[in-house]
Amino acid sequence: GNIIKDVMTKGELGIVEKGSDVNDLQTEADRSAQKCILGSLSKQFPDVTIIGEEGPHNHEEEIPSEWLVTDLDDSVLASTCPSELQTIQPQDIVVWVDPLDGTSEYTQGLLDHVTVLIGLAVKGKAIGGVIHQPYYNYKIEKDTQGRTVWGLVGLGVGGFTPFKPPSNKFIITTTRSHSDPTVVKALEALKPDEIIRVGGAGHKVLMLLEGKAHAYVFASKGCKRWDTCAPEGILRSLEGKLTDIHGKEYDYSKDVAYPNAQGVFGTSKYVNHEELIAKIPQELKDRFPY
Ligand SMILES: Nc1ncnc2c1ncn2[C@@H]1O[C@H](COP(=O)(O)O)[C@@H](OP(=O)(O)O)[C@H]1O
Ligand SMILES: [Mg+2]
Ligand SMILES: [Mg+2]
Ligand SMILES: [Mg+2]
Repeated sequence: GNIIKDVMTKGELGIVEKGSDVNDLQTEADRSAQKCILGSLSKQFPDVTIIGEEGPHNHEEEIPSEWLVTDLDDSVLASTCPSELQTIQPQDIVVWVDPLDGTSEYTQGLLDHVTVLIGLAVKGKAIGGVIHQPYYNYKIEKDTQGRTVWGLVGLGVGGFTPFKPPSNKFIITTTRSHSDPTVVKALEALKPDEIIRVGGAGHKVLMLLEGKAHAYVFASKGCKRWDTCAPEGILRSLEGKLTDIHGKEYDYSKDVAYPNAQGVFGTSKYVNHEELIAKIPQELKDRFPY
């Protein structure tokens, strides 16, 4: 989070367009935060597979020593590890890292849309994660330290207070910078009272967790496993769900193809996930074959 803030303060974002899509950007903050996270995690957990959005980690490369995190969070370690996780091996674990989620919004100064995502998958299932929001509340609290939200299935969540969404209206959150006609069609089919268009998969799942929206709907193949692993893990820690638009969970094993090619559909536990998915016309679902 501090690395991301330092890059913004210095003002030299070093924007690079990835691939052919002009809407797929990478900045110096994405690159540096990824080096910090992958460098720190691979040092502490050498036998765990770690996959980051900005490419493989270069073990030879010098990383500034102040970027290497070596301490662990005592308050989390004081909790008892759920019994079903006590026997897992490093080989069962894949950590999916999105060093900066909401890059478009970051470059446009919509800073509270930005999150850092570290997702924990065990035997292919997203079961936990961390969403760090470096600019949480920054418009009110000038020197915000941000916040760190976490969750683990069987243990619970921390870093925020969960809320129930309103019962008198139906609110959907979706992309603000990666929309297309299919994305819009899926939203129309669900007849929401309100649509909140914000950046970042992490930010949108925070809206579900805090009761600001009922569903996160993105009928597009644009998101990738690092966008959804941490958010799904935390949602599941509170009995919510994140699936594709057919209602099927994604596999987070190390050899899967990265794109979430069947879209994203997230709900908190207060919403009937299957009932909502059933409202999307089959013709639209057929645009996302397996
Ligand atoms: N068509 C597309 N091409 C590339 N990335 C896409 C995309 N659609 C969504 N994404 C990625 O999915 C994440 C959430 O998107 P959105 O904010 O539009 O809801 C963003 O992650 P990053 O900012 O980490 O790249 C975004 O770049
Ligand atoms: Mg990106
Ligand atoms: Mg992302
Ligand atoms: Mg990213």
